[in-house]
Amino acid sequence: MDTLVEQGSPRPARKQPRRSPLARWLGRALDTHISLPLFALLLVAGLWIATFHMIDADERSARKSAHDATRELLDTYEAQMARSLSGIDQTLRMLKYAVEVHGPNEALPALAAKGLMPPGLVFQVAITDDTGRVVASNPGSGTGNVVRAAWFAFHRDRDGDTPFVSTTYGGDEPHVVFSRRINDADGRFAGVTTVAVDPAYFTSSYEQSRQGKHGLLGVAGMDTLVRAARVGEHVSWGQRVAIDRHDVITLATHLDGELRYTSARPLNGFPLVALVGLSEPEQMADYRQQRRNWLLGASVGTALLVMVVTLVSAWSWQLAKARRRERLAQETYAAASEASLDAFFVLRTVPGPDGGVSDFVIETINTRAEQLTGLPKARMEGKPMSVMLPTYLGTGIFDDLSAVATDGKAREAEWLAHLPPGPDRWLHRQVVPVEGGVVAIVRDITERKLTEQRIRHLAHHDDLTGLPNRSLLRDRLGQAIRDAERKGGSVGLAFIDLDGFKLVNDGLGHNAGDELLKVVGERMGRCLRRNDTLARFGGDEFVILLPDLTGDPMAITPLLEKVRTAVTEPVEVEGQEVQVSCSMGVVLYPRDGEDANTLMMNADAAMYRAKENKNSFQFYASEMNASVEEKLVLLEGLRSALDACLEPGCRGGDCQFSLLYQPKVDLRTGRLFGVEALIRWNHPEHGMISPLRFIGLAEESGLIVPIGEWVVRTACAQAQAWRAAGLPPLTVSVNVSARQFEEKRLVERIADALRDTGLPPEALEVEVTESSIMRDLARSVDKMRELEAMGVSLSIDDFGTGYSSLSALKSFPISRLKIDKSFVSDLAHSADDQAIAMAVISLGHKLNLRVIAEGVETEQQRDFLRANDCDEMQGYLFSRPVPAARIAEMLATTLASEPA
Ligand SMILES: Nc1nc2c(ncn2[C@@H]2O[C@H](COP(=O)(O)O[C@H]3[C@@H](O)[C@H](n4cnc5c(=O)[nH]c(N)nc54)O[C@@H]3COP(=O)(O)O)[C@@H](O)[C@H]2O)c(=O)[nH]1
Repeated sequence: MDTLVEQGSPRPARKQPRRSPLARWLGRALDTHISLPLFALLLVAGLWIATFHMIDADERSARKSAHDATRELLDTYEAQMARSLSGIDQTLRMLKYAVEVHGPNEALPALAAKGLMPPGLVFQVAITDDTGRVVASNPGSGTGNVVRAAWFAFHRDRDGDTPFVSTTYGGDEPHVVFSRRINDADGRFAGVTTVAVDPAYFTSSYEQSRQGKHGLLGVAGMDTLVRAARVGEHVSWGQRVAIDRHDVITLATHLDGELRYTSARPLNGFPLVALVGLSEPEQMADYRQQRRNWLLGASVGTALLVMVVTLVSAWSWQLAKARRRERLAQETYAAASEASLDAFFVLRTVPGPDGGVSDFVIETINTRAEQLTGLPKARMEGKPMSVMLPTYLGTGIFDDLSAVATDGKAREAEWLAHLPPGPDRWLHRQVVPVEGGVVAIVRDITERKLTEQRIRHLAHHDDLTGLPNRSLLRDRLGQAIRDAERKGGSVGLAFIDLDGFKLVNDGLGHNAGDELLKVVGERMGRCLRRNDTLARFGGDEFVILLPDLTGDPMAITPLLEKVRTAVTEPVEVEGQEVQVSCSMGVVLYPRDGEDANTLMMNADAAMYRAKENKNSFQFYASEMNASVEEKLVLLEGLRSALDACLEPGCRGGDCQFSLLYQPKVDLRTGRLFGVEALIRWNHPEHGMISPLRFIGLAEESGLIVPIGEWVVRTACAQAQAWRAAGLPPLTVSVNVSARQFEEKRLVERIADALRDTGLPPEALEVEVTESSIMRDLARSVDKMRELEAMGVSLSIDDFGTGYSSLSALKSFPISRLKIDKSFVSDLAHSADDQAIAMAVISLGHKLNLRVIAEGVETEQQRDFLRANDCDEMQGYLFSRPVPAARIAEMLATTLASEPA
């Protein structure tokens, strides 16, 4: 992938055909977790249908068996009863015959003699005469009268051969009486023969093995009263049973509420019915057990099936879910990878003979990968990487892919890829392990890299010049020191401050200043070696770092000289040619310091020393730091001097500040018309200190504002004192420095001073330099207008040294231009200075301003100025700055010489 050589036009991504909803539904229905429960449901339904069918069949069979058994029991019981009743009837007939043959009293003995007497234990036989008296019985205890017995009345009142069966009666010895009528020879009623039978006799054939514990065997009369009935071991009688139909098997709950298959059949010869019953629960018990078995079997089968199906379905569902997730993931991956700005390479591992990875087969790629490689997807899929992207084998990429495939740990890296014929691109790859291979996600990070580079560059370079900034210089200085320490070499460091830059910046505006800085930066850069560093430190400060100095470190002097010269070359900015120079402070490692901070501090100190001479360079010397300290001491002294002067009760003697006044004279008349107030500082230890030494410091520290106010007040007071002394009126001018001029309350302070001293505003003039005005032109003009409105006049000091916009000059509310003494000093010899002086005079006059020349020391200078129509002059030629008393003398002299 390092060199993706083959070209091909990028193709749009192929879309996977989407299945219709019906096809998806059908497909889903075929899933095991859906089809299996459906199938199982059918199976369960079949199982239960079969089970109920079997149960139904069993029930029918069981009921039929019960019916058959009931019928069979009835047949058997009827036969038994027929035999029993036949025996009873035979006994009755035999007794009747014996009575008719032997008479009632001899009948029984005659039968006994013949051995025909029935066993007394079973049958109790008795013979009753026509009055109801029992005449004979066996066993013989039977006596008494039965005239009230139902059977006696039945036979007495009814002629015929119909036998009678009584209800069952008798407490401890219950019995049923069978009877027949006895007629005498004439056919009249002669009595009754009876056979009393224990009711248990009729149910003795009850077999528990056949009829169960709740079967029924019984005999009832046609009158519906039970003569004998046995259920299990219990024999009873006397109940009523309603038997509607005979020989029909019904389910009934006779006698005891037990549900039985019941059937009844009339018995021949007697008004009796044989009654049999088989307990329904007992008859159906096997069936019911079987039914339970069936149900249990079906339930167990169902439960097992449900369990199996649930497990299989759950498993299948999970499987389907996993497959669906996988499919969704694949679809998502496909969609995401197609929409992605990253290139995706899905690679299958080709194992090598040694168990390692010998190659990768490209399973699939996305559109972005097509674009990146320039190879169509169709051509790449299924092909080995060694064939499609052969150059990747020679790079670390293959090892990276192999490592991920082997140890399963994702890796990422960035690399610069050659993608001919396009430009090289920065790519980022993330390789993640997947089943059977790896996926490489490749992102084009060229833009990000460039942005990072840009940000890094911005963080370490100056916006304007593109040069390294303070932070990068510090890094490089540190590195240079470490290298020099290791190699025993030395390092040079030069702090550079442009001289005169402020004038350009303030005068021509910031754009011009910026342009100047760029040009100067380029020029300085051209003087350096490749591994030297030129940094911009801010403002008009630059630093040159010269690492790897070998031999005599002072050999850098020619290079510094070259830089200095390059800076002083004129530069054209904003259509004007300007010229600046530079002051350089130079230090050497290790001589002037062993760490970056010390070196930079000392270079700064050296630069300040160089600044005193301007346009020069200065190697650091240890005493320079002393001058910094000296500066601090001076500042402290300045502060206390000011405090003393501002003390309310301060008289001249306590105040270290004083004012000298330099006269200004009219060039034509020679008349003294004004003075310039100039401050002096009489230091208690250092004596008289020039304003050149402390005004700059006061500016830097801000002390110039209160000092300036003191000057204005003192000058105004002095001018008013001269007036009060009756001396000719003159104007007093005060210098207002840049910081003072910018101060918001300047106008207010001046107004206060005028009011407090009583000096008319017209007697005060404020001198401002061009550069002070140009710092903020609009505000300056406003401020000047306010002063003008008050009546205070304004003059531009040092005119010609700055870069005031000539077009702006005409809008300044000023009354005077002051030609700087630098142009005056060489007036006699320099044609340039002459030209400048003449130009300033001409310009001033065109703007209706008066022009004054300062620093006039010689008569030639005065003559030239006078010849060229300059209005006024100031300088040593006429007078040095002098104390106020001297001015008073001058004024007094003037007054005296003037005609009265
Ligand atoms: N903001 C304030 N600045 C002030 C004040 N007092 C002085 N200054 C400024 O300090 C600079 C030095 O001033 P000084 O040493 O007083 O020098 C002045 C003159 O003495 C000098 N001068 C005058 N005539 C001649 C001359 O013929 N030859 C010559 N070599 N020098 C001469 O020039 C200085 C006045 O210059 P300028 O102000 O441009 O008119 C100086 O810049 C002062 O402005 C103060 O109170 N406030």
